Formats: sequence, C-alpha cells, structure tokens
Amino acid sequence: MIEIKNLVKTYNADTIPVQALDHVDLKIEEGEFTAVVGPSGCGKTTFLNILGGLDTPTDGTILIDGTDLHNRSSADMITYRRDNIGFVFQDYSLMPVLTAEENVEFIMELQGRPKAERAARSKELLNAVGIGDKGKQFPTKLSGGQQQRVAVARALASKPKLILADEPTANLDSKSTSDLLDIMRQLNEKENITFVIATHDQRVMDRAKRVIQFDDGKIIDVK
Ligand SMILES: Nc1ncnc2c1ncn2[C@@H]1O[C@H](COP(=O)(O)OP(=O)(O)OP(=O)(O)O)[C@@H](O)[C@H]1O
Repeated sequence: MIEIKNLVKTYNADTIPVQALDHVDLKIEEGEFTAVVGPSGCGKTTFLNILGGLDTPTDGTILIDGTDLHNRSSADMITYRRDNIGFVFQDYSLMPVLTAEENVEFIMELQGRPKAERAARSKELLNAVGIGDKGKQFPTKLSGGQQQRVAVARALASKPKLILADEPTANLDSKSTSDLLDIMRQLNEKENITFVIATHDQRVMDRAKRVIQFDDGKIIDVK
C-alpha cells in the first residue's frame, strides 16, 4: 500500500515560488487502476515524478509498504526504482539504437540477469503485449501504438508491483488506445500490478477503477 501524507512540492522556492503540489493526502491500495486527472499545470506530472522517486518532495512523505520512499541515498533510490517501479511516458522514450527486444532487455541487463533469462522474458513480454513478431525491429520502424506496447513491456521487465504512466495514450489513435488499455487492465487484473496513470483522456478515465481529480496542486475529488 502507498500512503501519501501532506505532500508538498514548491518549485523555485527562492525566486517566484510555484506550489505544484499543495498538501496532498492519498492512499493507493495494491492492485488499483487509478487515473490522475485535471487541467494542464494542476500537478499531475509532478505527483507522478515524486511518487516514482524521480523527484523529491518539498514536504510530506510517501510510505510504500510502510517504508519512506524518499529516505534513501540517491544510489539506493536508483536501485529501488529500477527494481520496483515501471515507467511509461507519453513519448514512449525508447532507445532508438536498440531493437524492441533490446529495449525490453536493457533494465534486466542493468540488474545483471543472465542473457538467456533476459531473452526469454523479453520474448514473453512482447508476446504479452501482442507484438511478439516485432522483437527485432527498431523503434522507428514501429507505429506509435506498437512503440507504446514496447514501452509497457519494458516497464514490466523488472517485475514491478507499480507502474506509473504519464499520458500514455496522448499520441495514440482510438484503436491503439483501446488495445493498450486492454493490455494494461489485463496486467492489472491477472498480476495485481498497481497502475497510476496521469491523463486527459476520457477513454482512460472510463476504464479506471478510481479517478483522482487534481486542481491547482490539490485533490478536489475522488471517484
Ligand atoms: N521544473 C519545474 N520548475 C518550475 N516549475 C515547474 C517545474 N515543473 C512543473 N512546474 C510547474 O508546476 C505546476 C505543475 O506542473 P505539472 O507538469 O506537474 O502539471 P500537469 O498537471 O502535469 O500539466 P500537463 O497536463 O500540462 O502535463 C505548473 O505550474 C508548472 O508550470
């Protein structure tokens, strides 16, 4: 379980402060499929980045299974992130010089897993997201929807319990969006992976189990 307590993020504290998160309290249970929504600039990306340990809070704490997420050295944080959290971004962020399967394998290489295991898991994951035949392709040869599937497979490579996705469908057409949501919901239901998805996309909100509405750095509604 994730417990977010009194989370505050102030950018430019010493010049013109911007209160991106304004005392946010929230609990996220394991196995949730949650959309974080709200107008542009309301703090969604900031919230996801802090929840994923990519950025630090100005105040407040995030407890993941009772442990303070940010109370670790930066080296420990890198390892923690690598092993526990998967990220999916709007622009896919694949490495262009690596094939689809190499992109998926990369994190496992960092974890020092044996080559045979990496290859087998990357095949399994690309199959799971419906592009088992695209492993040898470079990202530029894939459609946006296919690239985002590679990104989801990559996010799953380290077997994380939590996946954070920032506008994952923003660049996808309706069919790719609906396929991607099917895949994510399946992973959520079968493997109990927790998803937190920042989005403007009504289609994502319609498929979410819970919708958290932000405005001006605050949670204003939970449905
Ligand atoms: N690195 C930064 N330095 C200064 N201000 C920032 C920084 N990152 C974000 N902000 C400000 O913090 C506020 C929240 O931004 P954030 O990107 O979290 O919003 P968002 O809801 O994700 O927006 P969008 O939907 O447009 O992506 C905004 O006012 C933004 O301008």
